[in-house]
Amino acid sequence: MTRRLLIVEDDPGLQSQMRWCFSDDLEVTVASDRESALTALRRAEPDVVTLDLGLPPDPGGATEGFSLLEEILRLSPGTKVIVVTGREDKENAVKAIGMGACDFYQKPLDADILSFVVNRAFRLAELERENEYLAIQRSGTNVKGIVAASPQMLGICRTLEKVAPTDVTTLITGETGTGKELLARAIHDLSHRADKPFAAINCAAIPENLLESELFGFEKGSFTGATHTKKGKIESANGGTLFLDEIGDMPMALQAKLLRFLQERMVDRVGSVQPIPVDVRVVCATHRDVRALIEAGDFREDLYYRISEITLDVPPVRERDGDALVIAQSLLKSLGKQMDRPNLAFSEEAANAINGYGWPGNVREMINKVKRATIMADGKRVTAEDLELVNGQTSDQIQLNLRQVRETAERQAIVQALRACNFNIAQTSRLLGVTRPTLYNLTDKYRINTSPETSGT
Ligand SMILES: Nc1ncnc2c1ncn2[C@@H]1O[C@H](COP(=O)(O)OP(=O)(O)OP(=O)(O)O)[C@@H](O)[C@H]1O
Repeated sequence: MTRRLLIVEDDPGLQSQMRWCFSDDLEVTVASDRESALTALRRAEPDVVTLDLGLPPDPGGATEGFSLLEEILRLSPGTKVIVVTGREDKENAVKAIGMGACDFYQKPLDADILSFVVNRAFRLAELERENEYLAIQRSGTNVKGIVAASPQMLGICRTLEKVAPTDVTTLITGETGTGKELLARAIHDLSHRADKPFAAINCAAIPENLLESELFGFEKGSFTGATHTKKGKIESANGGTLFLDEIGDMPMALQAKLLRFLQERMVDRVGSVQPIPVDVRVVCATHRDVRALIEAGDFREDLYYRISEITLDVPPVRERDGDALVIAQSLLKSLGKQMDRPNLAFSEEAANAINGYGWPGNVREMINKVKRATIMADGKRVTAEDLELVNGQTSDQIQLNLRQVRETAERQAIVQALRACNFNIAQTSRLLGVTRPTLYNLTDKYRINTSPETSGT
């Protein structure tokens, strides 16, 4: 890989000496003031910058140099900056190191020593990059049952690992089949409540008139048919975790009762006047837009704040960079084993189809398709047809319009090019034949993460 150095120096004599010193081994760019230095930083993306603190309009002081140092580190925190100071200028050198410069060098210029300092900075930059790369390689999730490779899901798993040991009430949002229940169980399994019950109830699946007694329980004789006293889900989760799935569908009248429970941690069984204390951690999930429900008057705002002390927004599979194929492969392996068809593998065309398809039903849909393919595959190769995915579409699903087709393809091409270029923006834009600003506009538009770091979304 070419090592790129930016020399920021206003003295033409020193500029040429330094250029002479490095241009055999390095790709060198020279800038003589703040503005041209920032342009060069953006264009050349140097790994190392030597920065003379005394720049115009303050060549005798260091104010301009310090402002530039700050800006370089803000724009490109991984860049190693070596500040170049006057002979007696230790104070500014120390201040620059405190601000984040990686090293300093005092004039007058000695080619050997400066080369040594610059090489050391390059080595440091390379080690940091390697380290980041290795961290990504082994950053598969530790969360049981969750298969993920995308920065988006790995970020969610890391948040989950931090949230799980606490008792905060957590709201998990996301489209159907994205793994909300799986994440709720993982929160329970990673908490100190793991050996206590995990009780789940789907608020949308139970008729409104039964939901209250299901949740809160009832006393014998409290209504026709109540022939015995029964604990509700909340009580049965005592000591453990209560998972309220599809909380967005909870009727208004029950929302008030649930809010009271969350505030007081006491359960009022239907027909009882004796509240019962219950110790549960509550995790909720919904595929609905709760903010819109609040605006429409269908969800209590005060309840929303109670249940969303922490929110995990699970992205759909189509927005996770790299997850579709990784999950499909893991499913093929486990379903193949279960169905006595081990060693099945996707053909290249099937893998492309998996990556190109929009997966509106997310992982649940993927399970169905992979199960079907496991049954249908003729030899060891699973084809796109076995998956009922032809040209990245299911046969019965047509994309909305040409714009949608174009956008899906564009997004996919950008993600692939970024990976192929190791997330180097300059290389990626060259590969795609667009300018860097155009690439940035596109990555913003499609909300594509442009760094290999596994930042969450
Ligand atoms: N990242 C993943 N890795 C492996 N399996 C997954 C993953 N995400 C989801 N699944 C599986 O997909 C299926 C659907 O997941 P889950 O029921 O948790 O989704 P959900 O978001 O709660 O769906 P719904 O909103 O429809 O209730 C489950 O069988 C689950 O085990």
